[in-house]
Amino acid sequence: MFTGKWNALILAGGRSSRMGRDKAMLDWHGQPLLAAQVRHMKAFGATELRVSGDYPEFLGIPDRQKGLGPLGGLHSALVDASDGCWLIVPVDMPLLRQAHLIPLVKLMETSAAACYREHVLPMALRLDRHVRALIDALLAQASGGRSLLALHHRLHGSTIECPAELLDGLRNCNTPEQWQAICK
Ligand SMILES: Nc1nc2c(ncn2[C@@H]2O[C@H](COP(=O)(O)OP(=O)(O)OP(=O)(O)O)[C@@H](O)[C@H]2O)c(=O)[nH]1
Repeated sequence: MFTGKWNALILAGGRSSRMGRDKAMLDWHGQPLLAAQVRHMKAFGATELRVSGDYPEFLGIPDRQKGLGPLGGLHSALVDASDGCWLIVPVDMPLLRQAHLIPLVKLMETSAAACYREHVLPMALRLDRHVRALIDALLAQASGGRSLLALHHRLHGSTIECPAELLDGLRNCNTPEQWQAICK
């Protein structure tokens, strides 16, 4: 049963190789980007909040096994989490707003997963025994299958169009150039 409550997991354990420095620690209006995302998710109404990645100051949960990508991070961080709706949010989308997240949460009434057509993250996931077993099975596969997109497909997740006026907020920053553009 979906209660309308939602929890958030901020994924921040990537290599940031295209950025050349840790994306989570980029300065966003005087604070690390990860701190800003934590603040945003609390303000937007997350019931429980977790951080995936080796960030003790943010109670981050390190990956149990490195190199498994976002799906590996999700697995490590949610292994003992409660069932229910989890929004999986990347650290590198500082312009995300509540208006992007709530439509994904609402889809948990009817879907086990949901994301926007433009990006696999943010993704909403209705965590339960079945979804946990599927995540385990995907992680046991060769690298091609270990992705959030594979999880979304296997759950027959809903894919929705982002309204034009909100598209800008789905910009992420993988490179210094993208970061400069977002900071303007
Ligand atoms: N916990 C965890 N998070 C990850 C991992 N790989 C990527 N992420 C996170 O997932 C989101 C999307 O990752 P990408 O931007 O594609 O990857 P990245 O490693 O951060 O950047 P690149 O090295 O440039 O590909 C970001 O918020 C990353 O921090 C991982 O292995 N573990």
